Amino acid sequence: MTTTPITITHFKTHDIRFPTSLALDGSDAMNKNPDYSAAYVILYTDQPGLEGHGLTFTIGRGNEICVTAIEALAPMLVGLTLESLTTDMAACWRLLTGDSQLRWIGPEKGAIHLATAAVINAVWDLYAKTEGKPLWKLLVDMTPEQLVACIDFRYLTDALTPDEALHILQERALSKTEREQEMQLIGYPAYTTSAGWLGYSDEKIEALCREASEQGWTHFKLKVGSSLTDDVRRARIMRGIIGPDRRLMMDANQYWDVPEAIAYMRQLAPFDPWWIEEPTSPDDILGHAAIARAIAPIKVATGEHVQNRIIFKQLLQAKAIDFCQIDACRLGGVNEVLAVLLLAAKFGIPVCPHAGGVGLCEYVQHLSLLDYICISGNLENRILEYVDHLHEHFEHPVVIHNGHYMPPTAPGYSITMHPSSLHEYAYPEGPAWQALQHK
Ligand SMILES: C[C@H](O)[C@@H](O)CC(=O)C(=O)O
Ligand SMILES: [Mg+2]
Repeated sequence: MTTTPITITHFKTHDIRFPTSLALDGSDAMNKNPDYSAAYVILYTDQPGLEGHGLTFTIGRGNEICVTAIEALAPMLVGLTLESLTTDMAACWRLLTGDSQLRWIGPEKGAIHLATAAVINAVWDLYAKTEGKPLWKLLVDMTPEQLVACIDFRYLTDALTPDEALHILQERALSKTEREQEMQLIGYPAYTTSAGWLGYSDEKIEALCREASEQGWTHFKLKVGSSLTDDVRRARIMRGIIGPDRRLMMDANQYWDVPEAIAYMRQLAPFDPWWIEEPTSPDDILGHAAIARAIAPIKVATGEHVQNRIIFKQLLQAKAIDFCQIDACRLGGVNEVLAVLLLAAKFGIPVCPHAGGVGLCEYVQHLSLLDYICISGNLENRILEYVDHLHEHFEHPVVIHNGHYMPPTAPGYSITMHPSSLHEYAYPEGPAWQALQHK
């Protein structure tokens, strides 16, 4: 720790939206024309130039609601020293999630929880910048005791106690240096979603699959759900180009009822999908379990809309998922993600984070590195999503080599956007949006 106290003096929010719907980037069966957006917060300090940045991801309309929710939470941090927050990170998380009036509009779910993630992640960004380390390294260098102390175990102890979490971390700590060196050398394996968005033409899918295969990608995701005829045709194209040995995953983005999901996946089974993602409502734990039983050996993945650690706990307890897809800002930031990584390790379920959105790749690379080095100790059936959009807006964008995320080196959580991007894409007043309105 540095010795100079750092005080959070004020904060600023930004409503940032990118017109991705114009090219249907990011489109799926349920979210047909997303404008990738960020409710963005900057925590300013009394040290010139030292700021904590955080965002939560939305797909356009409603982003302003998350901005308002951030404005309800962030004042709780103003006037506090960073040290008062980082010496008890679980208490910091409770401070933001436990306000006796605000929690009524959650609790720990919906817009207020998305806002919690932006604010908590900004605190972690500030902490890592202060320590001069990328966030993953800050976390990896913590002792098992320090990591456990970041977690709010309320509602978890029937499935995971602090002692069990500590035991997992202590066991992995014995060999973490080797895994850290391995990551520095080869990076964390990734898959691409960018070739299979629902709104892309067959020709575009074909061209993108060819290009990505040549670039060394081994795992591809295809959006499915709204038309079986279209999906069969598109799956045939994708499988035809990537061949039998690369993996193909499918994502229905919650489009189906339970029986529909089962029937649909039986029709898509000939294309050998590795997993079906979000086959139904993210809140339907028993529905996921029924689907998983009915369509095995096709696996079930979910998580980008799993609102908190309690739903993940139940999905794991009910054997409802084969892959746990944490989201860096659907869960309430680093602290709650840490809880879910440990839960998944206890239940032996691989974590393959969600990253389809602006800034999510930048965020989750840190979390997968933490998971591998300190928690799971395993790369089997673990793969991190990559989408090829909007990285140019970040000061320290992700670096991909041969289909692997290379560990970030810049201090912080990699989520700081260029001031010019914050200006250009401010909604609705930014030049990019003004130009679209006057077209
Ligand atoms: C609306 C988003 O692009 C969504 O389709 C992303 C997603 O489901 C994924 O990346 O997985
Ligand atoms: Mg998805």
